[in-house]
Amino acid sequence: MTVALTPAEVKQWRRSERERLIALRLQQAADLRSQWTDKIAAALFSLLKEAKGPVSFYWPFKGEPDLRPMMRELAGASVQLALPVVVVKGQPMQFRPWAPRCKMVPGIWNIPVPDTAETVVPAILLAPVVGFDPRGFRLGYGGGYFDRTLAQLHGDRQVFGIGYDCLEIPTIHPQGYDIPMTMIVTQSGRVVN
Ligand SMILES: Nc1nc2c(c(=O)[nH]1)N(C=O)[C@@H](CNc1ccc(C(=O)N[C@@H](CCC(=O)O)C(=O)O)cc1)CN2
Ligand SMILES: Nc1ncnc2c1ncn2[C@@H]1O[C@H](COP(=O)(O)OP(=O)(O)OP(=O)(O)O)[C@@H](O)[C@H]1O
Repeated sequence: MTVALTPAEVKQWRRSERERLIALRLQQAADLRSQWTDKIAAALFSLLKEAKGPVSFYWPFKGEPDLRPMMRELAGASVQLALPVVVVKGQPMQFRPWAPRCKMVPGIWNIPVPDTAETVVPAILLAPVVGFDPRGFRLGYGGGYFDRTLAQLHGDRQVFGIGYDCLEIPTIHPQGYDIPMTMIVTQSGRVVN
């Protein structure tokens, strides 16, 4: 049974859950994370190699699966890639085209972003998760950036959550603004469809 929480309780609960899950992720041995990442990348590659539109990735931090080797491989296979950029705090993100060796500059939290004014509209968005639930809801870093961005990206876009199995929780206590992901790819396979 899901216990209904007030919005203020949800906010507080998410804050502590985020902290716990980020610590849990960083506690996993680096070689284990990298084995899991190889499995995630293998599953993703078959989903992405035929992508018709731009695919947005992420520049990994805090123990997120490092998919940069696959970014280079897909770029070589002529898939158009992009990275999310927080241009204005509290506003939807932009996506800038990325290619191997393109110039990068530090963005929010010093995460590198492409140094260009060009933007693209992704058809597939990879969303790294801090946590996820079996209904496909995502817990992120608490900025609300993915939900805000998805709310204004209409049409045929798909969102693939990316994370490790140990980040699954029974519910994220979804609120009206939370938008479920199309599926979540973990080292053991797809969690939601
Ligand atoms: N690797 C990676 N890059 C990414 C994301 C990601 O999840 N992973 N993002 C995906 O979204 C965006 C950055 N997300 C951010 C999310 C929150 C805050 C932030 O300032 N959080 C507040 C907490 C707010 C609260 O708890 O009320 C803070 O820490 O002060 C910054 C960036 C874009 N780049
Ligand atoms: N579509 C939206 N429009 C306006 N505000 C929003 C929207 N979506 C989320 N928010 C705000 O963002 C705040 C943080 O949301 P939430 O806890 O879901 O972040 P998150 O998904 O963990 O973060 P992120 O996507 O940045 O990694 C919420 O309190 C909410 O008020």
